[in-house]
Amino acid sequence: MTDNSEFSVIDRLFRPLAGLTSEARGLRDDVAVLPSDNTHDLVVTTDAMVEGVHFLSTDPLDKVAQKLLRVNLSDLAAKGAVPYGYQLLTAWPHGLPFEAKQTFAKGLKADQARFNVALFGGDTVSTPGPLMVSVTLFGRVAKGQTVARAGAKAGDRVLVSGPIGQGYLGLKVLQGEYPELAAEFKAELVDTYQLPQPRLDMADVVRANAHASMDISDGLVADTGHIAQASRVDIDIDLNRVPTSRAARAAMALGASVLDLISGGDDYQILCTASGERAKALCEAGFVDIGECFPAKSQGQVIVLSDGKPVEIENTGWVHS
Ligand SMILES: Nc1ncnc2c1ncn2[C@@H]1O[C@H](COP(=O)(O)OP(=O)(O)OP(=O)(O)O)[C@@H](O)[C@H]1O
Ligand SMILES: Cc1ncc(C[n+]2csc(CCOP(=O)(O)O)c2C)c(N)n1
Ligand SMILES: [Mg+2]
Ligand SMILES: [Mg+2]
Ligand SMILES: [Mg+2]
Repeated sequence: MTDNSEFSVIDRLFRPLAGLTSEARGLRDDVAVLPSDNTHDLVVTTDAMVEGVHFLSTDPLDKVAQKLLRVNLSDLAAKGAVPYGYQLLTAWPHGLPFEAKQTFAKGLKADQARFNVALFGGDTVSTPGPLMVSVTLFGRVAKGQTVARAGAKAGDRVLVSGPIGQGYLGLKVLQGEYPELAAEFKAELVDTYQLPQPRLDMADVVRANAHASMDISDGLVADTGHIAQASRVDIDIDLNRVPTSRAARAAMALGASVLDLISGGDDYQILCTASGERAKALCEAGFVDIGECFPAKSQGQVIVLSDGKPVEIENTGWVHS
């Protein structure tokens, strides 16, 4: 049967439509890069969220709006870009009260101020289905400086900007798992799921030092695979070096699997590669070294090692079908 999943459809049906335009980056990056003025490029990213798929129907709508902006800001942060403004699409379920929409707008207002972006336009429709919202976010980068997924080189270190598995565990807590977990840990994990922090604080250091970079949305292993494939390198990740929080370690003591953490997604940390002194500079800024790039034997393979031995990974990350 023809593979009907997200990446196959993008590759087979949409990639040919992008052609060889340098703007599209082969539809294998987090953003499109458009020439802007003499000094800067415009970078553009779109991410949508669907009730029941990206957030829970019980999540408050101001937080849903904030998460929507933040998952898009996360893509810009990984590219070393400065956010500029956004367009908004809302598909409201029939009969959704004005007050609910007002709560959604309140969330946008708070994060517009927090992240210094303005609303430039959008579209409003209604739907017989669940709530769907989408943002197209614009950012600016000094000309030619947008960090690609495709720049990793054999010999590069692989680095991550913070703890993995927080968002995944937050969703599990909201779904009633790990009831024995301490309240402060539950709150921390739920907060990361509902309100991820885009790593804009790392944008400059990434732009200055990384060969390749992206944000982790689908899962650490899957997204490492996206860098490996785009860059034509193989990557080893050392499971023992993957950073986790105290809250995540407490959840693991209650049965959560580290393999679920590294494939669960919803991390919105930055994953990047760099060599030598530049990898050191990234570590000094707070990145953690978790692996290494090798010349590609089998295009874009990721191997997860624990105590030097390969671990079998059945599910590497989230895929829409
Ligand atoms: N329907 C589509 N039409 C055209 N291009 C698409 C479509 N869906 C995805 N893409 C492109 O595919 C590439 C990868 O998109 P993807 O959504 O996987 O990246 P991401 O936003 O970094 O990840 P995530 O959606 O998990 O946050 C991007 O270049 C994106 O523009
Ligand atoms: C209710 C609920 N169930 C599951 C998940 C997990 N999830 C959904 S989409 C996705 C990848 C990123 O999205 P995309 O690739 O569409 O940008 C992840 C990790 C969630 N967030 N909420
Ligand atoms: Mg991304
Ligand atoms: Mg996307
Ligand atoms: Mg994204």
